[in-house]
Amino acid sequence: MPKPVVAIVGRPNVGKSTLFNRITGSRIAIVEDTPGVTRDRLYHDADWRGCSFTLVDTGGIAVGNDDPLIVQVRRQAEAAVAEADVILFVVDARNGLTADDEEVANLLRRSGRPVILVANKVEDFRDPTPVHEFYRLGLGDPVPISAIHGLNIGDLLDRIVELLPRFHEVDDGEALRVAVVGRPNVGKSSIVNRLLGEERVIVSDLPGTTRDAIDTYIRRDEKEYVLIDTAGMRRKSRIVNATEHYSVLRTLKAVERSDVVLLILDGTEGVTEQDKKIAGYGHELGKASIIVVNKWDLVPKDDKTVVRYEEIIRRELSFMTYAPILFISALTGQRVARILPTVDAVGAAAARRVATSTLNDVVREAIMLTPPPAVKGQAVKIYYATQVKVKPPTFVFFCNRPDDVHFSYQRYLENQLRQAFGFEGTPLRLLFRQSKG
Ligand SMILES: Nc1nc2c(ncn2[C@@H]2O[C@H](COP(=O)(O)OP(=O)(O)OP(=O)(O)O)[C@@H](O)[C@H]2O)c(=O)[nH]1
Ligand SMILES: Nc1nc2c(ncn2[C@@H]2O[C@H](COP(=O)(O)OP(=O)(O)OP(=O)(O)O)[C@@H](O)[C@H]2O)c(=O)[nH]1
Repeated sequence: MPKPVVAIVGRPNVGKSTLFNRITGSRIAIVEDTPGVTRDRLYHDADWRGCSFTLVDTGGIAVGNDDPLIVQVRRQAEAAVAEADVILFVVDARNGLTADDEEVANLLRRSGRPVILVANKVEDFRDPTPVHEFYRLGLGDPVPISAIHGLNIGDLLDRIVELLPRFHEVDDGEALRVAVVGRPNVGKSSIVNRLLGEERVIVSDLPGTTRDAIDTYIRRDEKEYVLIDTAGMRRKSRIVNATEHYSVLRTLKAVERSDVVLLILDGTEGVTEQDKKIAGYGHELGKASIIVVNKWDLVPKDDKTVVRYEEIIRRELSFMTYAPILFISALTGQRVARILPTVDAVGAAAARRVATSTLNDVVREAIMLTPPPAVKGQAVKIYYATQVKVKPPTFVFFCNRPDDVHFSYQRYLENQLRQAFGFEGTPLRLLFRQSKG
């Protein structure tokens, strides 16, 4: 379950990193007296009164070091708006209100995101004057704090937690959830049974699961998985017409709950319409997928069989060319041992975060090689990009005319990201947003 994201925004030197360290209790943000020292964005989990969230210090988002400061701060703010559920806008009560603060406030107000205005460096809470002028920003009551002395941080955390979306559920820890889906009779139960019987795999029951699928917890080499098995239910449903609908719903639910989807195909039957539909669920929901061609023992083979079969799959499931393909036999056990390592790899790719600076090096180079085509004589400019989410990796590109970035150019950018960073097995999302540059 993704945690809500709280982003810290503000001019250089207002105390963002100090606040980040104060809340997370960590020492990882670098605090220096020089403006702009926080190198890249920093992520850290924090808890308050039973609520967990991920705190992001956007201090380092500035990618072009030659940019004027205000452009850098505006970029941070844009990234925070794109990514965050709650924004902490930090101002410096000792320095007073600046024009830059006002510009960032405008941008944040227009975003419609919940913003908490934080007046930092307040060391005397009896004197209200230093925070008065910040009311002019139109962002409500400033919360006075001292990040460095830890004053009033509890009140600030209360305010944050009040604004958090209520989607933090109990996590089943580090285990990767693997949905085993496919048409009836393709061999789902046989594969699950094989996996459970694999050497080195330790199996245990998950208490209290589940109505729609059978969850099995397994551990292999210190790695944990929950197999979500949708097999066998067909036979339990007696209402004939409802059957198809019911199994669609069950498959969807299993896919929704998963990190990685094992799409099982029957090697003796090629890719059917129903296979495409089921594959589509995972893709639409942004899940990492592995295509598992089962019953390979029954397929008459020559030296081109695999290549030909791969071609068919790539053509029929053309929307998910990122998914690796495994040819296995649950009956003989052939290559079943490849499944969990592949799950690890695609699970890691889906959870991968790319540093903003590295990402922008790749994006700049891609744009230099092939710039976005102009539309109606008007140049389309992409200024910079930032990764705003994982599972699936989601990137926001800030540009002058987001609606004019053609689909084929989006594909080009996606391919460049894949070439540079891998991302095998996971879909990517590319979003285009307006920016003044
Ligand atoms: N007096 C006082 N100084 C503070 C407080 N919080 C931070 N500072 C000081 O302000 C300076 C800047 O703090 P940082 O946390 O590095 O500021 P930042 O906003 O992350 O700066 P950049 O990394 O440049 O974006 C440091 O010298 C801190 O010690 C505070 O509550 N009171
Ligand atoms: N030859 C061969 N037969 C297999 C293989 N895997 C499964 N089968 C057979 O295919 C049939 C269906 O296998 P299941 O594992 O029950 O398939 P399922 O996808 O779980 O089916 P549902 O419960 O209907 O969703 C059984 O008769 C299996 O013995 C395989 O790799 N090779």
